[in-house]
Amino acid sequence: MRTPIVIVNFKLYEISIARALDISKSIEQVSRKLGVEVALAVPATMIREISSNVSLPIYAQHVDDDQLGAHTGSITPELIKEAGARGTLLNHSERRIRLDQVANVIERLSSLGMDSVLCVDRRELVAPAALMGPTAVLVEPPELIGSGRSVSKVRPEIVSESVKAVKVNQSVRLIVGAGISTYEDVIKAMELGADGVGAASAVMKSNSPASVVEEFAKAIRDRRLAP
Ligand SMILES: O=C[C@H](O)COP(=O)(O)O
Repeated sequence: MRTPIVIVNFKLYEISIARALDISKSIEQVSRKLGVEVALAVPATMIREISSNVSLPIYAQHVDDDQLGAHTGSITPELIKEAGARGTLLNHSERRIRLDQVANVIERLSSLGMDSVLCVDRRELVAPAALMGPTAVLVEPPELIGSGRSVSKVRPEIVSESVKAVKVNQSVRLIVGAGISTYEDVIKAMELGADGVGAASAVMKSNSPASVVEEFAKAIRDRRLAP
């Protein structure tokens, strides 16, 4: 995973693959123009179409810890890799999985050479999560998710303490999310030491998702250029 990064979680805000692909292509242009890494976490059924047509890293939003065989409806690390995903979100507040499954899935993703973005809902879980060896820990207080009130502005201590806590495993990045909506929200997250931001509603509910991502990417670019 290249950082600093913006991870846009499409969640279930868009069900048309054609529209999701258009959004992805416009975000790809923004990423190229500003030279800022942007990854897209898309519904599993969209991974192949989007990853085949867009050069951004494409992530799943969830995977199951089931093995090959009699498991109905499972989405596994191998399936998403085959579809073209670079990695996946794991244990999102809206899609929790058991701790033992988290550990197994991180291991499986790692052996497949894929990224794992392990979500936690509070700063106290950042260090234990980092010790499980994911590519990144994404901390998101659930009460701010979808609220338009950004974690970096409303609860800056969550970001700064998480940045410290993740250092328990030097190879793990720290990403923050929940309510990230503006250029200033991203600037603040980066000033506090985050390696990136995760965002969903501000982008996907906008009439111009790429313009919102452009503001986020400009914040990362400007912060990078700052002395
Ligand atoms: O994965 C993304 C997060 O849940 C943030 O969602 P939000 O930007 O709508 O608050």
